[in-house]
Amino acid sequence: MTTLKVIKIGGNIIDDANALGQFLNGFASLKAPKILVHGGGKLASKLAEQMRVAVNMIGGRRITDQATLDIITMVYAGKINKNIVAKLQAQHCNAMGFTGADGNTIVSEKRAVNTIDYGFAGDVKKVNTALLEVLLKTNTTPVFCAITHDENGQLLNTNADTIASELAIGFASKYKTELYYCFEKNGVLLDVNNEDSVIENIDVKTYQNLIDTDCISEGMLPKLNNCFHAIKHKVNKVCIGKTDMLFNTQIKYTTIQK
Ligand SMILES: Nc1ncnc2c1ncn2[C@@H]1O[C@H](COP(=O)(O)OP(=O)(O)O)[C@@H](O)[C@H]1O
Ligand SMILES: CC(=O)N[C@@H](CCC(=O)OP(=O)(O)O)C(=O)O
Repeated sequence: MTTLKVIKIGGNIIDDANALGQFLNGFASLKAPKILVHGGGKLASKLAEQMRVAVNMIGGRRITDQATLDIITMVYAGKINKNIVAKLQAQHCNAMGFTGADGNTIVSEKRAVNTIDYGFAGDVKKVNTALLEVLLKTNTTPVFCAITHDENGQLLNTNADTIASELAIGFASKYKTELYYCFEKNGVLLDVNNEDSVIENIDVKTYQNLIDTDCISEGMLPKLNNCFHAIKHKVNKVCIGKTDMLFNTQIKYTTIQK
């Protein structure tokens, strides 16, 4: 089976032009097939504040009203996605930008209102891989932003970590899929302020211990949930760390165990 790498980059890399440029050069040189997924939550929050649209996050998820949906569509599907695609083209990596609406690739449903109304936030229902497979076979690299659709004309904001895990799961029967979450730290840390405290292997039991001892918080909680969801659904390898983990086998990072 051919290996497919699904690589997710977060807001801290996107916000740093040098770091992003360096990463994209390395990414372009990775052997295809590969898919890039990007977030951009930080830039969306910055722009929302400039436009005097209130930013509301609960448990790492953005409350997405109509004004926020308009902003994230411009920021994620527009500015960030198209800049990344252009930079990859400059490195002779033939990239193509996607929301889940493009090619009907990722279908989601608006999150039901229980205690919290997340607004136009979508939970993934289905990943359609057929079109993407054609692209991958012709050496074209899909670049996904954090937007999906409901097949009724509604765009929905969907966490980029979830998009990455659902894509990796969607391809798991056709490729040996590897999922890499790249962020600004060396991996999941025992002490969030100590970069040398990388936990190199995490299984469900270790994860529960980390929660019980308050070692993980914020965005790391949903990120690890996405990791275990992927590893349970036949994704071959799931890793969390700095972008360097893709290019340098010597450095430490976190690997998720079944
Ligand atoms: N134990 C931990 N190890 C590493 N990061 C942690 C830990 N606990 C909480 N975090 C936080 O989780 C954040 C990563 O989640 P998130 O901001 O959603 O990532 P991304 O940049 O990929 O969107 C880190 O910036 C860090 O502050
Ligand atoms: C529903 C929801 O919370 N969506 C995220 C999508 C962007 C994202 O995930 O960006 P990072 O990976 O950079 O955090 C948001 O709007 O912040």
